[in-house]
Amino acid sequence: MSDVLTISQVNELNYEEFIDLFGNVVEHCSICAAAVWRFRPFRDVYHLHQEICSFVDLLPDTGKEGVLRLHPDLAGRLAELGSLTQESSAEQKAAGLDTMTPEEKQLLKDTNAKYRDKFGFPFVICARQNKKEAILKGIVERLEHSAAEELNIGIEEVKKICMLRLLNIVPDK
Ligand SMILES: NC(=O)N[C@H]1NC(=O)NC1=O
Repeated sequence: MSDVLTISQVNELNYEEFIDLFGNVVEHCSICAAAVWRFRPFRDVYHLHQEICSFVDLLPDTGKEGVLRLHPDLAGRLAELGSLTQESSAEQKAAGLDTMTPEEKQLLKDTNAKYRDKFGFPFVICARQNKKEAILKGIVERLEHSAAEELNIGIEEVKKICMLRLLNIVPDK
């Protein structure tokens, strides 16, 4: 089977195939794909996205924090070790995070650590919609927010990341 599917092909997948394909549209949260399986047939890729978003929105705050915690730091330890998921690695490259100067890298590392200390979960942003400059500016600004605001913003970013990952698998022709 090709990596790119139509929504009709998606609707014909069995559960295992569905999880294989969509298990990481929310980073390390295959429960999101497992949860929306019951809503087939999907009208289109946006319907599939909407069901995933509704599932995430219904999670208690502890669950939402968990979703954020399963995301790797941008340009963090996992990136240095080459241990990112394929999706995350491509997204971080798209933002130019693999071409940061040593100073930019250190700034992002320090700010990521401050962010995690303050909120108890990592800074999450849709890297494909932001270049490294916007990410560095964004994290400094978002450090000023409350934990409740950051939980909401982080989850909205997870939904954007999810939409782009879904469109990679089911392009909107
Ligand atoms: N921390 C963080 O934002 N990570 C993510 N962002 C993104 O676009 N892909 C990720 O893995």
